[in-house]
Order: sequence, then structure tokens, then C-alpha cells
Amino acid sequence: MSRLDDIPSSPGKFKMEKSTYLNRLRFQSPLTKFAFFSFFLLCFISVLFLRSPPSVYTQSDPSRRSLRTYSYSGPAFEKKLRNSAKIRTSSSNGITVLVTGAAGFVGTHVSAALKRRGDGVVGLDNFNDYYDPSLKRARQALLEQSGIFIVEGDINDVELLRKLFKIVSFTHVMHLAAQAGVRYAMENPSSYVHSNIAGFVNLLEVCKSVNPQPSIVWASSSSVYGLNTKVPFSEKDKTDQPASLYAATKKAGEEIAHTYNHIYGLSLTGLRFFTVYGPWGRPDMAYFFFTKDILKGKSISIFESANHGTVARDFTYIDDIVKGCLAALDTSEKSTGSGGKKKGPAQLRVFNLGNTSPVPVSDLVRILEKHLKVKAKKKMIKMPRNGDVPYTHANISLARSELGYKPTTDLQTGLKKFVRWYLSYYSGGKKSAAR
Ligand SMILES: O=C(O)[C@H]1O[C@H](OP(=O)(O)OP(=O)(O)OC[C@H]2O[C@@H](n3ccc(=O)[nH]c3=O)[C@H](O)[C@@H]2O)[C@H](O)[C@@H](O)[C@@H]1O
Repeated sequence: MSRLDDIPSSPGKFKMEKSTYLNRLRFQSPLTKFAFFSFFLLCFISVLFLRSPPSVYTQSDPSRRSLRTYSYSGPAFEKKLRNSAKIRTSSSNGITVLVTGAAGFVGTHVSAALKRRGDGVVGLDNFNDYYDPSLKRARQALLEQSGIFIVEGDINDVELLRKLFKIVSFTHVMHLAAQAGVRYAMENPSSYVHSNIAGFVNLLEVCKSVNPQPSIVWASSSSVYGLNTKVPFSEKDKTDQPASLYAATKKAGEEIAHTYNHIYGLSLTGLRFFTVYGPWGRPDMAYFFFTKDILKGKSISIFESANHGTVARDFTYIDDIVKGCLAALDTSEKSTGSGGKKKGPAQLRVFNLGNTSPVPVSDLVRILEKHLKVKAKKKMIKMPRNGDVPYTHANISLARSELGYKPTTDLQTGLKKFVRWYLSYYSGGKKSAAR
């Protein structure tokens, strides 16, 4: 709200008194007169500057902003959007999807897969610098080659979201924009609230009020199982012991999804991803920065749980996750609300998308050593209390029966593909792997 808005707008509440002060003001010298008018001119310019035009977007998270401003209006912008959203004519039952977080790891792969099969895809991403934005730009360039336009903007920008829905009638939203990473939540907690809670609510607010309402599939996380000890993790299990703020915001997302489904009839499917890895992955994840550090000859820390216990993850390969995402979109039913009001019960689902075979982190390192042909300098350390959990293992029977989800890539094969990509992407020192 600008300071000008502080003045009450209803007539009668605030009456301007005719100022006698100005009448009484007499300038003692031309210099005083000049100073007086210069001061007013400056104030006027400042007010104009503060009230920047609505077609220019500035990112709203001051902790991790990119310095760009983005223009998202005009016929050229709309044309790009419409072209990107076009369903291929040969595709008989194509859908039109808004993919948030499209320049992210999972977002890029899902967008490309949708486009390949003929669906209309528009991306949205704020290109923040949580990790090297040049990797996000490279993914964007890749998607551009297949005709996918990524709008540069934040899910907290309600005006932008409304505008996108005004130009394109999206049938589905694949919501992958989020503040990811378990350990970073201790460094920058507000970024998790900003993206995973406020941003999600903003998106749902817009989705509930557009006509027709889209169906929404969104990324939850295996981390919602928190400190649970019963394995494998099932969707039927309680999820009330998050070990990190990240996990807590994803859990909150699931509850928020319930609310919007209940009140507004939005069709919502949450996908609990289990440690997704692969080519074009995230530099903040262990398999990625282990690779970088092993190649540099730097030592890596492998976490152990209490009493030298094994820390393990149900690492899941990106192609399997993409199949799960597409199946979730294809099986999602229509939202039932209109005019911002629920007209009947709507679909509400949560699925585990894991690999069903947990691997100790020390084995992950052994596989990397083999593919990289370099011995790692390893340090075994006690898992710091920073949000990590010792073990994850997905029960995927629900996803198998409802989505036909069936992961097929083991960690050996998946890491081989990752290493091949990593070496070619960062080859010749052209790009230095940055976190
Ligand atoms: O499955 C999920 O829900 C989550 O998966 C990952 O989180 P995480 O499983 O912790 O993945 P990494 O950060 O790559 O860690 C993988 C394993 O390596 C271990 N680790 C990590 C860092 C390190 O220096 N040493 C180490 O042994 C961790 O404890 C963990 O067991 C993602 O970062 C989250 O965004 C995602 O939501």
C-alpha cells in the first residue's frame, strides 16, 4: 500500500482545511524560493517512482531476489503465451498446463514430457538464486527449443497469476514451485513460508476463483513422514512429527489443500516425492555436490545416525517421477466449483512417489566413485540436527493401483545417467558447478 492510500477515501470522514499557512508564506529571497520549489519537485518525482506501473514485476523476496524486472504485458507477451499453451492438433485429448517452477529440476522434465506428447504448456518461474541461476537459465533455453515459454514471475504475484489465467484457460496446474532443501530451512526460514505456504495459498486463491477452475497436482514431500519409524511409509500413516521447517511447510500444504478442496471444490493431488535425482538435477542435493567435491578432490561428509547407524534414502530417478506426475494429471478429475463456490465434492488425493528400495548414503558414494573413476575423500560424521531424518522408504501400492506408477530405474543406472550428463554439462571448465 502506498502512503497516499493512508488518506481515508470516503467523503466526509476527512476534510481538507483550507490552509492559511501557504497564504502567509512569504519567500525572503530568490534562493529560498528556489529551494522551496526544488523540494516539492523532488517529492513529486519520488511519489511517481514509488507508484511504478503495474505491468512491471519486481520479485518480492528481498532475501533472494534477482535484480531483474520483468515486463509481462503487451501483444508480444500474449502471443508467446498462447503459442506455448497450444495443444498439438494431432493430440486428441490434450490438456493445457501451467507448470510453476518450470525452470526447476522436476519442472523442466515434466514440462518437456508434456510438450512431447502434445499438451499445451506454459511455465512460471522466479529464477531465484537459491542455487546457481545459470543452471535454471540453461534449462529454460532447453524448454524454449521445444516451444515452451517460461514467464518470469513469482507465485506470490496474484495479479500476474490472474493475468495468465485470463489469457489462457488452463485445464491443469502442475505446481512445482517451492523452496526446496531440508537443511537450508535453518538458514532462511522465511523463504519456506514465502514460497511453500504464502505462495501456495495465492495460487489456490486464484485457481478457486477462475472459471473453469483447473485441476491441481502439486509437489509435497517424503519429508512429511518426519520422525516416523514404521517403514515403509504409507499414505495411511500419521504425519505429525516433521523434523524440519521444510517438512512442516509441506505438511501445511497438504492441510491447506484439504481446505481448498473442502470449501471451493478444487481437485487437488499431492505427490510425496522421495529424494529425486538425475540429469539437470539440483546442486544443493547430496548426490550432486558429492560429485562436484569428489572431482575436485575435496572431502565429503557422510552422515551416520546414532551408534554409527546407516542413513539411507529411497532415491528415485527423475524419469520415474515424471511418469508419476503425468499419470496424476491424467487421472485427476475436474474441479467442481464455479464463481468461487463449491458445487459438489471434488477429488482430493495424496500419493507416495518413491523407488521402494532405500540405499545407504555410503553406497551412493561408492556408486559415484565407480562412475567417476575417482576415489572420494570420505569423512563419516554424526548426522547434525539440522532437519535430516535417518531413513526413508516408500510404500507405493496406492500410486501403483491408482496411477499405474511403477519405477524402473535403480540407483546404479540412474547415477550413471546423471554422471554422464554432469561431465558433459560442466566439461572443459566452461561452466563451474555452483551450489
Ligand atoms: O525426499 C524428499 O522429500 C526430499 O529429498 C531431498 O532431501 P534429502 O533426502 O535430504 O536429500 P539430500 O539433501 O540430497 O540428502 C541425501 C542424503 O544424504 C545425506 N547427506 C547430506 C549431506 C551431506 O553432507 N552428507 C550426507 O550424508 C542426507 O542425510 C540424506 O540422507 C530434497 O532436498 C528435498 O527437497 C526433498 O523434498
